[in-house]
Amino acid sequence: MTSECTPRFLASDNTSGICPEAMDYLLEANQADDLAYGNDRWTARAADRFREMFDFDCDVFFVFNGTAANSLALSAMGRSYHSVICHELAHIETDECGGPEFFSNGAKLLTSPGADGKLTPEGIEALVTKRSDIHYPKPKVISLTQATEVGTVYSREELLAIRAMADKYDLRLHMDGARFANACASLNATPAELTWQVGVDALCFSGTKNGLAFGEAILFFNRELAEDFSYRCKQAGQLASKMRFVSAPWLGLLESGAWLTNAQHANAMARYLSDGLQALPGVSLMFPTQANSVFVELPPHAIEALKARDWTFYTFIGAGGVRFVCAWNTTVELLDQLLADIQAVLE
Ligand SMILES: Cc1ncc(COP(=O)(O)O)c(C=O)c1O
Ligand SMILES: C[C@H](O)[C@H](N)C(=O)O
Repeated sequence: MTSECTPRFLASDNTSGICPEAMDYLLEANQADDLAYGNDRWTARAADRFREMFDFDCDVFFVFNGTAANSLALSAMGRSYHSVICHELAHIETDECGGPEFFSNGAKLLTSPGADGKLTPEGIEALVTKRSDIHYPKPKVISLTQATEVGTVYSREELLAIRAMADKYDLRLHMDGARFANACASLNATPAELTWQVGVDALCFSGTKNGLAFGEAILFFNRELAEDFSYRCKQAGQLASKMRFVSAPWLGLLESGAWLTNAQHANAMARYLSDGLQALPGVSLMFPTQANSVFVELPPHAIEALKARDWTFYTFIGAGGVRFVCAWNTTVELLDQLLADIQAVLE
C-alpha cells in the first residue's frame, strides 16, 4: 500500500480501533500488577458483570478471537462422532478453516439453506431426520449466528421455534454472537431475552467487533457443558497469562454501556448507508439491513473503481456481492463519501 494511499475502511467491524471506554479500562488495569491466568480482580469483576447483565449465573470464559470461541464452545457441546447443524453461510462453515471440526476431533458440520442467512426449524428437521443409521454423524448441536453473516437477525419467535426443534430431537443450541450486541440493539431486546430465555445453551459474545482490540467472552448457560472448559482453553493456547488485559476492556464496555451504544451507532450507520444506496438508480440490496452490515450487488467495473478510490470491502462473504460493515466509529461523513463515489462510478 503506497504512502499516498488513504484507505477507507468498511470491510469489517474488525478494522475499527479500540473504543475510548475500553481503552480507559485497559490503561487502568495497567496501573498495577495482578495475578495471572484469569485469577486477577478484573477478570472476576468482568465475569460477575456478565452474570448481572444476563441476569443468569452462567459460566464465563475469555479467549482471544471468535474462531477459538466458536471452535472450543462447540467442542464442549458434542462429541467427535456428532454433527453440528448450521446455515450454509455460517462463519463456522465458511471462515474458520476447519477450526470447529479440528477442536471437536472430527465433528461434522451439516449445512442447511435458509432465506436471509437464517436457519429454519424445517431445515434443521430435514437434516436430523435425513438418516438414522450408524454411518451418519448423529446431529447433536445447532449453531446459529445472531446477528447473521448477512446482517439479518433472528426474532425471539424464530429462536423459540428453533429451540422447540432442539428439544424435539435432544439437540444443544450454540449461538455465534460475533454481532450479538448488534442484534440486541436491532431488536431492542435484553441479552437474557435473546439467550437463555429462548434456550441458548452457550453464547460466544464478540468484544472485538464491539470496540475491543481483541477478546471474546464465552458464556455457558447450560453449565454442565462448561465442565473442565478451562482446560480446553489452556490446551488450545487460549488461556491468556495477562487475562486482565482482555477482561478489563470488556468491563469497560459493560460498565459504561458502550457495548450497546456502540452497536446502536453501528446499526444506525448501516441504516443510513442502506437508505442512501437504495436511493441510487439501479442499486438494490441483497438482504434487509437489520444490524451493522449492508450487502449490495455492484457491477465488476464499479467494484474495481471503488477499490481504485481506496475503499476496502469484502466480496466473498455470504452469497457474494459487496459487503460494507459499519462499526462503533463509522461516521456519516465517511458514508457520504462512499455514496458519492458509488454514484460516480455507476454513471
Ligand atoms: C459471524 C462471525 N463469527 C465469528 C467470527 C470470528 O472470527 P475471528 O476468528 O476472525 O475473530 C467472525 C469474524 O469477524 C464473524 O463474522
Ligand atoms: C470474514 C471475516 O472472517 C470476518 N469474520 C468478518 O466478518 O470480517
